[in-house]
Amino acid sequence: MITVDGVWMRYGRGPMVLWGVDLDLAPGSVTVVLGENGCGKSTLLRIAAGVTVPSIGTVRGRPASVSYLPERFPDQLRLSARAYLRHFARIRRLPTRVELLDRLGFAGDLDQPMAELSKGNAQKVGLTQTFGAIDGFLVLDEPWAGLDVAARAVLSDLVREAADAGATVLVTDHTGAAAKLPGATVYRMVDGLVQPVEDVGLVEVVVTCTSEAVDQVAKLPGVHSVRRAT
Ligand SMILES: Nc1ncnc2c1ncn2[C@@H]1O[C@H](COP(=O)(O)OP(=O)(O)OP(=O)(O)O)[C@@H](O)[C@H]1O
Repeated sequence: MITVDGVWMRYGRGPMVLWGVDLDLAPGSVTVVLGENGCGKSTLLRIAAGVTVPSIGTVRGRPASVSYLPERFPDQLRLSARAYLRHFARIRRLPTRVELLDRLGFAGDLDQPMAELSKGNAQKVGLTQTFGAIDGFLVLDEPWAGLDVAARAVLSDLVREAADAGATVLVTDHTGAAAKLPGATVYRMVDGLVQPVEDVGLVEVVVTCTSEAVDQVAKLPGVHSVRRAT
């Protein structure tokens, strides 16, 4: 069991972002954290993954194998996708699961620099690297973002398969894809704390409004996240 224990976080002298978060993450489970932009989801995931040290509190039981997919995948690399995958496979002493690229519908040139790949294809390379190890802790920050519909469905399958294989999965999502993951435990981050969401039942509603009204829509009761179409 991975335990996030009383985690508080503030950056420098800025406001407190996390206010004593407690979270138990069991092997074989998928935990989804939803919440408005800037509420602290990425901060929580970075702390859970061990990339960021919390101001107060600790994370116990983190396994040796942690696979972290950041929200902004570093797609401006001069390295080719093939070299990138080989590099991480070598570090982690794991075979490159190139078949995942096919499953995700990667349509680029593996020998092209990552910087020249489309955002979607670069994301698929990042996911292939991340899912190279599924025996430990998978921390995925907005992994569905930037993917086409077919790849989103494949990613949901990959998440389920990893959990079924015993991985502990912690994921954020604003696309609504995570709501369709069977058996996932869903939390919503509010005021620096995570609250369980019993039945998310998310539906996507397209609203046409002025850009000034977007913030007001985001504050309406029952709205989990807002995404601008343009
Ligand atoms: N490295 C940093 N230095 C200073 N402030 C930061 C840093 N990273 C995040 N923050 C601030 O902490 C708050 C929470 O940010 P965080 O990225 O964790 O939220 P989020 O819920 O993941 O938002 P989004 O979905 O927009 O990425 C924000 O106010 C953000 O500006």
